[in-house]
Amino acid sequence: MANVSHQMRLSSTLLRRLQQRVTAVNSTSSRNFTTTEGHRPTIVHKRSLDILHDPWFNKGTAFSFTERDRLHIRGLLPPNVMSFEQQTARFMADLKRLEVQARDGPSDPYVLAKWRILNRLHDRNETLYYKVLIENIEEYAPIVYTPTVGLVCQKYSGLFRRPRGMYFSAADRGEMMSMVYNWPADQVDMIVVTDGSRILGLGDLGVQGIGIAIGKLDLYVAAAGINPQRVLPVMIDVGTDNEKLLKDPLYLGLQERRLDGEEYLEVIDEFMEAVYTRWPHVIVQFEDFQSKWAFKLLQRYRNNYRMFNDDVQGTAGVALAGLLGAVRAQGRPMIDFSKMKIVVAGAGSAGIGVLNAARKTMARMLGNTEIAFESARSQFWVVDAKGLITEARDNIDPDARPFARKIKETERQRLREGATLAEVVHQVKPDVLLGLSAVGGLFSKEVLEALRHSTSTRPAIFPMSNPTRNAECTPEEAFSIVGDNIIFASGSPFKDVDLGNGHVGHCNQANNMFLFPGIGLGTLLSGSRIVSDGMLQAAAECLAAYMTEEDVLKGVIYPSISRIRDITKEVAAAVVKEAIEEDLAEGYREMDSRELRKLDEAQISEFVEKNMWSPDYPTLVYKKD
Ligand SMILES: NC(=O)C1=CN([C@@H]2O[C@H](COP(=O)(O)OP(=O)(O)OC[C@H]3O[C@@H](n4cnc5c(N)ncnc54)[C@H](O)[C@@H]3O)[C@@H](O)[C@H]2O)C=CC1
Ligand SMILES: CC(=O)C(=O)O
Ligand SMILES: [Mg+2]
Repeated sequence: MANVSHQMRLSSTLLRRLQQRVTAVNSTSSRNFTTTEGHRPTIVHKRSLDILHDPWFNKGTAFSFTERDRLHIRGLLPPNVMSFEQQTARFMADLKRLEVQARDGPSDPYVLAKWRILNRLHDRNETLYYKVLIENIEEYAPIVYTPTVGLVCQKYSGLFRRPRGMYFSAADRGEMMSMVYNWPADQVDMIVVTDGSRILGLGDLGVQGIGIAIGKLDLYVAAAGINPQRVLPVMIDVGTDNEKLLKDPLYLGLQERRLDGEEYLEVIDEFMEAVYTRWPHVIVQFEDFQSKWAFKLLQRYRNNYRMFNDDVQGTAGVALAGLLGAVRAQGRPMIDFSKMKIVVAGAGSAGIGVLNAARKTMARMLGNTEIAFESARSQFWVVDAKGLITEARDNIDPDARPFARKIKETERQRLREGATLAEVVHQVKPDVLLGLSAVGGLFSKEVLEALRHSTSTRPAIFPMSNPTRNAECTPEEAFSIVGDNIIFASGSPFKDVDLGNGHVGHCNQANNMFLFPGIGLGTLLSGSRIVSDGMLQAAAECLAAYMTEEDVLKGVIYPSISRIRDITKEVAAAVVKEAIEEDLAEGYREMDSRELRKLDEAQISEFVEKNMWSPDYPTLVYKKD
């Protein structure tokens, strides 16, 4: 009897195993893999992204490092390996969060839901995704870009589903040169890279900052017509100093403190060497690096690589175009820019970038001499977290030092080191108040009331910090307190303000999105080896000249986002032209440097337009491996 029951048990086990085998063999024919019984591994006949994109085999963040190496997916996923339980918890936490948010009010869950739907389309069908984005750019740019992209980055560990872009982490040191070949595309034109240390005005978001690189590249495709198969978002995870993320069991990045000093530089150097070895012509846009590194990395690489820093250089150009627009809007000649009194709140990568560009432009207008450069300095008052920056400050940041007010000047103006923003505005009565502080509401009632005494006939208020909650003031506050006759431009989009009696207070968007896509496209098509100051200046001047006199007099100093593809084309053409003039252009594909030099302005524009990708379905033809 005992033997019989043992035999029965055995046979039922055998039957189950046979059934498994049949299932495996059936699956083999349709799914191109073979499975063997028991604990033996499942054999798959694909690697790299094909594995991650196949819902049958994908384990997402649960792939162990040996599996990642074996399957050529190291670097294609965030570096923290999650257990099955953690993955489940992460999914449930995300679901619960949506429920909680829905009780708080409609706005956040609503925009996140929109982002998710768009993101899913992006995962399924890129061509359709970009068609939708381009045709509805006004509605969807605020979802894939600022402000919603900020919220997405904050919640990325919960929102992450399918991989997009590459992750290079401190744990990948020594491996990057080979990892870079895990990316499936043989050609990459544009990389946007971040280390997540200062995402918009939201601070250190660690690995979750990848969202901003993805959002910026969405604009590269939608606005500049860069082929979506040739863009690569990159996150360099060197740890995080965000205490919350360090303790969060569901965080997807390295849970260790940020690397600093030489160790940090070695990681970034290794990344740069790796990507330029595989794609020698790629353009790398540095995005949302904390100021401490933004300037150093820019100086380190800009003469040897095709790279630029969007926050320092793109923002500078956009702000400069707006400042020139503000002069025009007063009906004054452009030369009067050099007489403008400008108060800047925020002396980080963005603020200092703007100050340097504005000062150089003023100096150029005044004859481009050393005296002109020195005298332009006195047009700026810079206020940071410690108040007005003067030469009396200890340990002054070297990048801010050139803008420190002289002691004698401050005494004359009854100001002092550390004076508050309200005191500075009250005493200076500036033409322009520009915010790149990341402090929402910094332009308080007191500050805006002080601006009512501006000596300008049309004061300009630029709360440029992102996302919306970090804007230094709202347009309603600005128009209602300072007056109807102001020029208003914010970093994130706001709706125009109804001023009554049929009048509208126009809200411009002063965002580097009006420049970086054109700078990237122009650099690509010119084949310039570097992104020169002249190319950046040409881009800014092109944007400054884009609006008609009629628009500008109405307070419209930046284009509407619905025209972003057109302005990007113009900016790119201006960049190409400048690269040719500076003898930097080496050409693009069949348009070599000699051919480029033969083009007139209209032909350059045509050349740019012809090379902009548009979302159309190509005819597909199958060819066996
Ligand atoms: N509209 C646009 O195109 C762009 C906007 N930005 C925004 O600019 C902001 C700043 O960016 P970064 O310069 O890179 O940041 P950062 O962190 O390097 O600099 C912030 C600066 O603000 C100062 N600050 C802090 N509290 C202040 C206060 N109460 N009063 C005056 N100043 C204060 C800090 O001392 C620091 O100098 C962010 O919100 C970012 O989103 C940045 C780039 C482009
Ligand atoms: C717009 C942008 O680059 C920023 O806020 O950092
Ligand atoms: Mg940025």
